[in-house]
Amino acid sequence: MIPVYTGSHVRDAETPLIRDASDLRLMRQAAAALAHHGLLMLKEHTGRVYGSRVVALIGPGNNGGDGLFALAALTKRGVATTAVLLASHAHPEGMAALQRAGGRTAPATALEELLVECDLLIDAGYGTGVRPGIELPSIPRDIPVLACDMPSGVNSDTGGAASSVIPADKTVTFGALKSGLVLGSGHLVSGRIHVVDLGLEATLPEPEAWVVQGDDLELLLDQDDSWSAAGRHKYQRGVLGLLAGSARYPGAAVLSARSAVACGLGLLRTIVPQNVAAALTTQVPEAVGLGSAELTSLLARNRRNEREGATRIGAWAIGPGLEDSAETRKHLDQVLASGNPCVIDAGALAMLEPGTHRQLRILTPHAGELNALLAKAGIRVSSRDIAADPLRWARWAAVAYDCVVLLKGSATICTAPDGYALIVHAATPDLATAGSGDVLTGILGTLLASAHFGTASSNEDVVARTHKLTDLAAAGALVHAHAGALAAHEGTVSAVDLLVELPRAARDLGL
Ligand SMILES: NC(=O)C1=CN([C@@H]2O[C@H](COP(=O)(O)OP(=O)(O)OC[C@H]3O[C@@H](n4cnc5c(N)ncnc54)[C@H](O)[C@@H]3O)[C@@H](O)[C@H]2O)[C@@H](O)CC1
Repeated sequence: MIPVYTGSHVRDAETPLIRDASDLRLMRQAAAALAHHGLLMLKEHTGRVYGSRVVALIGPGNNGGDGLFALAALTKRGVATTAVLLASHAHPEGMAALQRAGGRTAPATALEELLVECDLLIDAGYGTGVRPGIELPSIPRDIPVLACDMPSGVNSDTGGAASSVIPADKTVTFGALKSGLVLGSGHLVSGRIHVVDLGLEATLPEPEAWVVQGDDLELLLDQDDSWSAAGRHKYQRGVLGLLAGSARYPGAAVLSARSAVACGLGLLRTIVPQNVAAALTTQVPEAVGLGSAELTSLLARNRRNEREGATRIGAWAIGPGLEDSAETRKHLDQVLASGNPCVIDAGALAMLEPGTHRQLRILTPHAGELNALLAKAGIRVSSRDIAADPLRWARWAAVAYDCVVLLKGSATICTAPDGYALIVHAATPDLATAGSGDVLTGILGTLLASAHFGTASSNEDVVARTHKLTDLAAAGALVHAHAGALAAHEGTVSAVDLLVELPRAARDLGL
């Protein structure tokens, strides 16, 4: 897992390391790395360095300073460089270095003409010091773009981006991985990210979050919780209850059920409407139906902690395709009152109330559903607010609903009420297809059903349990993302493609 810090924290950490204004060591270090990546990109795109043309957007602050020092270094390597000044002033030492090296400067009005013959654009306009309201020039898509520290216009704390942001092919960022590069729009416009170590670790505070990598699954899941533990009795591999589907959305229940079965679940018990039951019988013969009366007696036995094979449900997945009705409400209330961990999705989210409870819950909203959850808790935000700072609002929901929130998006955010947060990136944007969330619910339900959370007898236990739940949510998102990446090799991704790839995804990740 890679630690992520807010851009503000990194800037605060850098500042004490600069003893006086003339100490430019950090900036020179940053600029050298930027120039190095500039050379690599020139080689990659034009096959040469000498005689190639680099244009840099230079802002008025230290970000522009980095760009100027980098241009000076490139000029010394025989690159024809031009610094396009976005403001009336620029970093003085950086300007002097560029002039000494023989690089040129030009006003912003000359940019369009300069871009006609340009092999690489370096975006050193604004970094961690950007304020809202920035206006940036548009750059033709065929020119490779290297961003200095942050793509200009991206908030380095939140990932919120100005509408005129210039998407980068690569971002060379200094000191630490910044949260603005891995969240929200920032993640979409940063391209490949390279972190340059400036020796700041000792001065940085606690990470804001962690980015989960493909090989982190082992870290995220406890060994004895593994869903696929060979030779385990089916009830030990987990019994999941699925409350899903409606006359209008029968397919959602089928997708979640198929997903859970594909993940190697021990046994699936389903409470679904009549028409969905018929579809499940043919499409998921492994599922065992559960009637209203049986649910009541089963939950009563669960409460008395009686271990009676199939009657022992380990966890619940509720919500895919669920519609509000008196019967649904009754079942939902029963399940929410049970002690079993739950993953709560789609239709069930709309029926949930804020507040504290003893049950371990993962809520899996997309941005629109998060908005509605927050509104119900009296927190009024717009979709634009959520897009501008997804981690913040996911955390608010985690607190208001006393649960782990898995916020779906270009970056999946999993966060606990105490702020512990994990970020999972999908290799393909194609995961945002209809039914993809139902598949995720099946995966999460399966992981929950085979997990052991123990009892919480102290505050530390409560925190440890919610962190474990957050890890598990991220593990589910990782498997889902990997199945999406595998399916994307074959073309566009449908929910059924994800189901087909799930066993391979699980195997690849070492489950
Ligand atoms: N602090 C340090 O020691 C180091 C900083 N480094 C670089 O310095 C950057 C941060 O430098 P700064 O704090 O100077 O900030 P920036 O250079 O990112 O931006 C600040 C400048 O942009 C202007 N500006 C911001 N928003 C604007 C807006 N909306 N409209 C018009 N002008 C606007 C400000 O007035 C200021 O002049 C980092 O991103 C990184 O590139 C690196 O050189 C490493 C060392």
